[in-house]
Amino acid sequence: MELQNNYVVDTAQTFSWILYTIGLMGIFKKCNVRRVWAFIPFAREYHLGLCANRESDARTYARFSVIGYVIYFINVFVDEKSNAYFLVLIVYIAFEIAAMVYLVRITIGLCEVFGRKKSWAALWFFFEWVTALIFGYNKKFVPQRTVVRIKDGVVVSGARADAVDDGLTVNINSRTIIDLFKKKYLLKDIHLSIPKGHMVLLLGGSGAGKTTFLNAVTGYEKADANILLDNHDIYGEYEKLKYDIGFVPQQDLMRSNDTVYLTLHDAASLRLPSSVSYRAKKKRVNEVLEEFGLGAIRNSLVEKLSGGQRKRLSIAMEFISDPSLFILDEPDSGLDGVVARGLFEKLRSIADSGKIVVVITHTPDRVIDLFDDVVVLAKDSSRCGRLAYYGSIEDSYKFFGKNSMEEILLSINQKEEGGEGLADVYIERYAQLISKEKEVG
Ligand SMILES: Nc1ncnc2c1ncn2[C@@H]1O[C@H](COP(=O)(O)OP(=O)(O)OP(=O)(O)O)[C@@H](O)[C@H]1O
Repeated sequence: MELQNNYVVDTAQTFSWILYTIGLMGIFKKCNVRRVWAFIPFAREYHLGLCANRESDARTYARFSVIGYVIYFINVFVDEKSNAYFLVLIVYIAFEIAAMVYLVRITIGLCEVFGRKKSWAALWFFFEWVTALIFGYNKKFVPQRTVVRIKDGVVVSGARADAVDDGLTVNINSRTIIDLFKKKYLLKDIHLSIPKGHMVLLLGGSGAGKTTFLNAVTGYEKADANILLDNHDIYGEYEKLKYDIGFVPQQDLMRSNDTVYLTLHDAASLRLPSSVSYRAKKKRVNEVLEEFGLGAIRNSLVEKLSGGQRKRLSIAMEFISDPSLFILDEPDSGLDGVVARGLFEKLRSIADSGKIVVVITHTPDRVIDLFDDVVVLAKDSSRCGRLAYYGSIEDSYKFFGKNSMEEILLSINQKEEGGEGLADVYIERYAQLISKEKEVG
């Protein structure tokens, strides 16, 4: 009977160890810690401490528990009836209690990082594996900061962007590919939130990862990321949200022998739900024609349009479904200064109507007064696309100590591209800046 009871206890203990390990793996993934640490005693609690932003508590905890176990092990060889046995036992219990106090501190830190009440720490104490599974796998449990790791000499901020109710929240941990059996990072550690009504410039040299970033944001090529639009998960609710994102590619996708009206009409059929009536679709097409100044040329063939008119039509096609996020890849390519300015003024008015507009352009300085913010992407020393800056245009000049976007671009471009090769410097400076802001916040 006793043997059977022991068996039940052992099995229950093994199960709870396995479930706790699985829970820790989920937490480590969320916090940018290697999941393998979840299997290693002591080291796993230390890494849990890193997730909890309590590194020194974690170190003390690990030391006390190791000493405690060593003492326990020594006691196995001591005669149970001797005074020495009781003395060593008391020392062991003292270390265990001290370790426990630090473990409680770590779990309180974890509650803070995950934005939960401290009472959750009590749950950790009594129902360890259940709580670990909740923190690790419940999507509502999101850490407000992830663990800073130093790789390839360039600091990772790990500072998650807070979700904005009205706007776009981007938390990209990484975007990787397998190249010759080796994992290659295309993007890493990009965290930002863009409120509605903002027009944002996406700046970066050739190969910095602008297109990869936009593909990750729109869900076209998924990354290890959490992307929220008005607090809805773009990856999780892609089918529902895909028409809420308008993407205008550099190359216009339209048939040259269709009329402007037909082109928009086809776009309406594709982009509006089938529940929208024919009359309502027609009405929407006419509204958009007027909105983009295309009414007078509604019967012209696409091939006869000027560069500026084609681009307006291209944008109008995306505008049909009234998306709240508008992304444009070099909309001004090939357009002269006056026409380009007119186009950007239109984009500004779209942003002013409560949308988010994100634009890549290689000639930003001529229209920079129309933008609110800039996202600067740069290739770090391991050739991975990193965030070198995100913030207002005014503050970006101060941050880089430059007077124009062209100068900023030159400072982060590599020397062989004719730049100053300072990408790593600014990536680190920005990572430290936002980590500090997060701590103060
Ligand atoms: N699917 C992929 N497989 C392999 N490498 C890729 C893939 N997608 C992007 N890359 C690489 O990632 C890097 C960034 O590419 P990306 O097209 O995002 O840069 P970009 O900033 O848009 O450049 P440009 O301004 O020149 O268009 C490049 O080195 C590119 O070769």
